Amino acid sequence: MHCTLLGVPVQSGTGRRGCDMGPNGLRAAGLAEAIAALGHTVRDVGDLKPAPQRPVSHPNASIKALPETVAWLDALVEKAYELSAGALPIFMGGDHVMAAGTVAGVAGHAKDKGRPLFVLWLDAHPDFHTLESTESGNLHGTPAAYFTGQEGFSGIYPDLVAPVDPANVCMVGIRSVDPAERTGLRQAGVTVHDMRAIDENGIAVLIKAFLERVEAENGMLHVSFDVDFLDPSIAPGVGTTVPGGATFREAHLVMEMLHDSGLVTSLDLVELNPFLDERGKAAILLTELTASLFGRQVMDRPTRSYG
Ligand SMILES: NC(=[NH2+])NCCC[C@H](N)C(=O)O
Ligand SMILES: [Mn+2]
Ligand SMILES: [Mn+2]
Repeated sequence: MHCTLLGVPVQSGTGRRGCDMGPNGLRAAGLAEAIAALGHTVRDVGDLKPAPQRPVSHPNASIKALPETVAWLDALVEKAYELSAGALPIFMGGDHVMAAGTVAGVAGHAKDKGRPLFVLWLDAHPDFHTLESTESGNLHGTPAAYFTGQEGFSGIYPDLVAPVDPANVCMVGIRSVDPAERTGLRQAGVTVHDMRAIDENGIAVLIKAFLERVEAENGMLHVSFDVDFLDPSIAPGVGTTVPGGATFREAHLVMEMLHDSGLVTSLDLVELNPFLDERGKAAILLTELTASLFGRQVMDRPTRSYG
């Protein structure tokens, strides 16, 4: 397989500084080398730069850094669209607001191909706030509402060419949801597997059901991996830790199943904050998990299936 790494050092979507070091944290942890060691070709095209700022504003006074964030999204939608036509893009964040750009860009490409886009959202949070509903004003809480075409983003975030059908979005690992998000998710019809669903069913059952749908519908699959999907004890390098996250084995199993499915067409690695990390712990784990997604396994398996 051929992959392209793009750094997206955006941090204007969070309340904490340090995510701008995320791409270099992943480089230092050996992300490119780990993927190449599995027999793939990897090209690191360096870091994206934001577009010039537009004069955007919104009546919600709590919103932070709107023009800066929009400038990143303007550049990223275009870049993600362009990259998704070639080698499999891996977007190294940067805070999670960047998924507004990556998913919108990749969705444009899926539309060109006449294939539906599915999104697997691995996160403690649904990031389903609109510009009206955000309480913290941190725009990394908004990307999933935007790319599924919820109201209130038009004329501010880049225009969506192809909103993702909320029914094609599957969120796993969720354990911190604001009231407005809960209502919005239910109304839109997003599949949300919270931690209780993982505890009760096992993560494999949930992932398998989703992958079967993607396959049956000949979908493209974007995976958006927020570091806080993982339990903070194994991944401390993130600004929005929530206790009770995915374990080391649950996370690797998801990645191994994604590999075996052969369905993944693009990937975000987001919210890594090297300033908050402990001796590269989260950066290294994220790299190892990505290696599982690209085919690293403990033993050869007789059948390559996620079933
Ligand atoms: N990508 C993230 N880490 N998002 C955390 C969002 C937390 C909270 N729901 C907010 O809107 O502020
Ligand atoms: Mn997130
Ligand atoms: Mn999160």
